[in-house]
Amino acid sequence: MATAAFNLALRNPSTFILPKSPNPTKLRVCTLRCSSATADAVPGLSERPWKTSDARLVLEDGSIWRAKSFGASGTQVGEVVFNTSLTGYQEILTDPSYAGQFVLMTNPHIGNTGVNFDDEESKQCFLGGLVIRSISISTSNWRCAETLGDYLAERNIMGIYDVDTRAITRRLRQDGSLVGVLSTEESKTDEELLEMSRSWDIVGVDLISGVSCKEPYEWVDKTNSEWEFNYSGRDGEAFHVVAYDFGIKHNILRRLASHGCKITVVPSTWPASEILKRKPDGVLFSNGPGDPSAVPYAVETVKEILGKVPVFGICMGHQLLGQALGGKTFKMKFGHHGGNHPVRNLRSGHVEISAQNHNYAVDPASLPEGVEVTHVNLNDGSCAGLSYPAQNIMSLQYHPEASPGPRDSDYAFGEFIKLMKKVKVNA
Ligand SMILES: NC(=O)CC[C@H](N)C(=O)O
Repeated sequence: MATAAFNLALRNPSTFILPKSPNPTKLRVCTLRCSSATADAVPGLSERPWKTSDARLVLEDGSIWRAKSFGASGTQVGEVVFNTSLTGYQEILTDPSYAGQFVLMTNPHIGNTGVNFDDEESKQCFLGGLVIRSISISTSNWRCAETLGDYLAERNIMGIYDVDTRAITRRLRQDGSLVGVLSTEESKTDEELLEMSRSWDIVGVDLISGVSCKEPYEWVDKTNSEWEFNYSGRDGEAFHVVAYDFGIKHNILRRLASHGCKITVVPSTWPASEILKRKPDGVLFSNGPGDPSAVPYAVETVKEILGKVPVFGICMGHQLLGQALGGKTFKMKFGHHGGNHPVRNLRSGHVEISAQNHNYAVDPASLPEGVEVTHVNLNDGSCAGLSYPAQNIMSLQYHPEASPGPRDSDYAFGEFIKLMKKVKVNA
């Protein structure tokens, strides 16, 4: 780093122009403290006993964020989203809906409880990387099996810390979602990384096929009795639910099992005719990553099932249902990601604090007559739930299974059981 830039950084530690950039207006280095951006370059200071910045996050808007790496090294491109959950980073890391994305946690202190064997929401981490303000220097939890850094490194997932997550979040809120590149490779220039971020897009890409299971399987695990919290909505009758795996979170399956369901999970491409042959009591369309408009085959499958058996859609499942009913989905400015979103249930009038993770939403104005908006996100008025009683359809844009997040919306599983029961009794 040139001395002039270092002096400038000392005077104005928040932002300065890279002196050697061929196009200085396009590249800005943003640092939390000038030391983290510049110490490596100052003669004599490079042998400090603590870690100095060795990673960059380059956003498509031309901003460059110097950071320190943990987890895996390399170069990775993804869409940056911010998550406002205070706890539950392990469930977030293993939520397949984050495929193709970098999750930036707004909670400034991450890693203090380490990682355990129980909180996995899928068999692997599908996200692009983790961006945090500060990594805990120690872990302390009775369930802790290893540190967050070791966990990410073993799974080849990049993480960066010592980056101004508040500033990035404000930028995303102001300008909308941005694609970025995380890199620990010094050989790559800022311009190369910027070019990489600008030539990549998450819109229109089928991410479901990369996360769905390859073969059907039966799921039996309930919520561990130690953690169970809701014994209502059960009547002893076991309903058979087929769950389409678009990137399903384990806690959806655990909550269905806890509500007494016998569950068969099937891959995203499983034909509707095969499902209907099995005569299930209900079909669940799961959460999943990416753009619902990029998976027309899944919308077709949903269409073939609608009206023949009660269905419940969660998040991606809700968006696919919206499209199958003739509605449209659109990309939101920066989406909803966190465990603190207020939602009003328009039928009961109750407000739930909910867990959310989505960048797309259903446009309620595009839906045909008879489809009812049952839930509204109170932060922005967007559609958070639908029902089409004529065809025994219910869906939520958010996560009644939480994991992580509050349990206010768990009643939705009980409502699905009631729907299946009503149809069975009247059959
Ligand atoms: N959690 C999910 O199912 C996410 C749905 C969809 N991929 C979105 O971002 O809107």
